[in-house]
Amino acid sequence: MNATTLEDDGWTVAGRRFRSRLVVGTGRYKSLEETAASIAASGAEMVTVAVRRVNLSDPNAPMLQDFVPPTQYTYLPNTAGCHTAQDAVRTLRLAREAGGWNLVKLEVLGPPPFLYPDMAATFEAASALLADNFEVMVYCADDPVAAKRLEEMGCVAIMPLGAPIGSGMGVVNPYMIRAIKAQAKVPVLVDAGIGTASEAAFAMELGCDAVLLNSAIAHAQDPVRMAAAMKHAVIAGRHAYLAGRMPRDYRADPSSPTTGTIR
Ligand SMILES: CC(=O)[C@@H](O)[C@H](O)COP(=O)(O)O
Repeated sequence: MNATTLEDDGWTVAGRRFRSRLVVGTGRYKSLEETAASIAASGAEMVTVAVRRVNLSDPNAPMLQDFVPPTQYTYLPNTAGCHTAQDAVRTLRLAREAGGWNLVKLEVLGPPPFLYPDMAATFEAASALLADNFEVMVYCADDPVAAKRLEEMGCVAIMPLGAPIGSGMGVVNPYMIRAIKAQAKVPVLVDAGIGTASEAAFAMELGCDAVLLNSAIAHAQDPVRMAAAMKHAVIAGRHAYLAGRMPRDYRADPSSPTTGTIR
């Protein structure tokens, strides 16, 4: 492997190519200045935006676009806060009217305290959005059967949760994330639940194409520094995955050769 190969390791979703394998959210920050500084430090090229919670259209209030320019970042509108298929579909249609965004993140949430993906409603919304020519990156349960079905319907990326949104619990079901990735022909992103850099690296070591996270950066004591940590963690995890880890063995294997030892 040479330096060129190391750098040329992008991924593609819906025909769009990205070098960074980190996708970040834009919510939960103390200010739009902090949002912008953290996103810049993360190296992310795609940012996801909660259409219902972020000002994307009122020019009289501070607008995200002034701090995180859509000319520099790919905006991925999402349906955070939607608990029915109808709400989610309506929200993304409004986003497309407001900003022309066709590549979207669908999430339909179940009730608190887990806000787990409501998969029946997710299928219903995905079906309506795909019929309406949206390109759908879909937040879903860590369920290989559901994930495959969403891909077969035409979703352009599958995004199983690592753990409940904002929980910071990390990847709680790595075996099923690996299973989802093993069968997928579209990108797989761990979305939600990442709490710190080692967990983002772990998601990448499982073979995921990218990681989507928000709270781990926005709720860190120093969001800009955590954003930089996430950038490097995702790169490290990707390289570790490609390099192939050594086999595990509970027995020792001395690292110094014993042949030629002077006795
Ligand atoms: C930003 C987003 O799209 C959400 O799915 C969620 O906020 C991500 O989860 P975490 O905040 O747990 O990273």
